[in-house]
Amino acid sequence: MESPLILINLKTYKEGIGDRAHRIAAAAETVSAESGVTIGIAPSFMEIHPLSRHYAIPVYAQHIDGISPGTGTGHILPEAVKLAGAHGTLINHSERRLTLADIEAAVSAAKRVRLETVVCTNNVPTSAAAAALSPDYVAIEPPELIGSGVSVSKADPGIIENSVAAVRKVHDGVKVLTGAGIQSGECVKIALDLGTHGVLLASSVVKADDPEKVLRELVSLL
Ligand SMILES: O=C[C@H](O)COP(=O)(O)O
Repeated sequence: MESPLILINLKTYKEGIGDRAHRIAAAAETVSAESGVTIGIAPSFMEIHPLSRHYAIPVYAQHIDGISPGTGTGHILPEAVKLAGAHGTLINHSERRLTLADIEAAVSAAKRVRLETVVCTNNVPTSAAAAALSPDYVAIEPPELIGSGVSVSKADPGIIENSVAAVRKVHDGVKVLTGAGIQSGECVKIALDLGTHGVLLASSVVKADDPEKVLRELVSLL
């Protein structure tokens, strides 16, 4: 059976840059090797290359633009992200929202360069719409729970269950992640039991005094 995915988004937390990014990536590599669970990391753009070179874990961009090489000053070129060693990319995170047209362009551009796609959504209808674009993953995150310390798995299991059903109805091959407030092995297990393929999380690991300890707890019931 395919391993679940735990995807750690370092966002723009000061605890997620420089040496801390390396510490979290090293912890992810260790816990992934011990547990057999795939643990990915989405660092700042500047850290995609250093982390992808040094650690045997999948590295994701936090965003790409749906552009082609050429006159795109200030944009994030998918080809450059791929060359930096990224395995995949988030698209449309709640903190980096796009229009539907932009999401479609970003998914197409990611496919062009063979980057795995994780399209983030905020509710059940947007999960269904995202699935129609055939990304690898749809990641459902209720915005009000992001960074709240309150787990979506416990506070709103219905949105997970309904998103899984909506995505399956549109496109059975699209996998579902969930996120917002994920902080324990129990949160991860509930998410998987509801039909997801893993979790997207940030603060519980990024801000932890001991990220490795939190990661061990997150995989403890798998
Ligand atoms: O990308 C990650 C999500 O926005 C969840 O963030 P959080 O784990 O801090 O709630």
